[in-house]
Amino acid sequence: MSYVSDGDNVLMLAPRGITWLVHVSAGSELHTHLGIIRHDDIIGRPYGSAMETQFGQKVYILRPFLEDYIMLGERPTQIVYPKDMGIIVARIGVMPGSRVLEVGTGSGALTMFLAGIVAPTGRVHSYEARKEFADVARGNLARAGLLDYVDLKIADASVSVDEANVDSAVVDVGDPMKVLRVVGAALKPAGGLAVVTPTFNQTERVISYLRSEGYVMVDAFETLYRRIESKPGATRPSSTMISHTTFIVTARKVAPDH
Ligand SMILES: C[S@@+](CC[C@H](N)C(=O)[O-])C[C@H]1O[C@@H](n2cnc3c(N)ncnc32)[C@H](O)[C@@H]1O
Repeated sequence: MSYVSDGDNVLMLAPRGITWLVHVSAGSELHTHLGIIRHDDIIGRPYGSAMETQFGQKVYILRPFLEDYIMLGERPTQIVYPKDMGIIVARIGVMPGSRVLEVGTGSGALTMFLAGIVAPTGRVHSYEARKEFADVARGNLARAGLLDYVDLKIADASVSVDEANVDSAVVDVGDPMKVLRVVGAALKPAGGLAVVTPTFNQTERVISYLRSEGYVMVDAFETLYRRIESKPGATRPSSTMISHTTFIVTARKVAPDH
């Protein structure tokens, strides 16, 4: 069993699935619609245990997972959703120790997921053109304890990137066609590429480009995440869902002249 220490990040789970990501700091208070929770009352409790709020509501003390940091982080930009992250990583072969080039850090949501996989020996080299978004991403990564595995650069990657021979690359920018040549040049032969393309038009342009450049295993798809509502004798899919988040194009680079 492990216990909450001063300085830990904890995930508080309240009734109806409401969650709070809390940085525990002695002397602080969490103000919620269920009443005040004193951080001093959280410190020393075992992870997985429950406590009561001021108004007698049960709240569980859990460890935050990567998905919690991603969904509860600051999000000034559109982000890649967890439902899309897993397939991206699987398709482009990201592993512990990988060197990954990411263009379009945005809020750093996908960066967090990538960093969590490449750590501790790999690196995510992530480019963001706008400082205000890079600052948010840095904060999100620091909170998740993943900043050490990310080389965050404020630069326009359509001009150039510093890296060469990266193992994998991910592009999530407004117009991917502007950066694909630079990204492709930095990717090692046989490396995996994923391009996040929210519209059909962009998807078509990206596929045509990748085919014309000789990439292989060019594939485009979307993922659908449909929740199941379970009641005895009446278990069925939820009537609401986040349907379209993005399309994803994946491919592998081959060596020149092959
Ligand atoms: C949709 S957001 C990326 C979101 C990110 N994947 C996430 O999960 O949080 C796109 C970002 O790409 C950045 N961007 C657009 N063009 C760029 C370029 N040429 N170089 C670097 N960043 C660029 C934008 O400023 C924006 O923050």
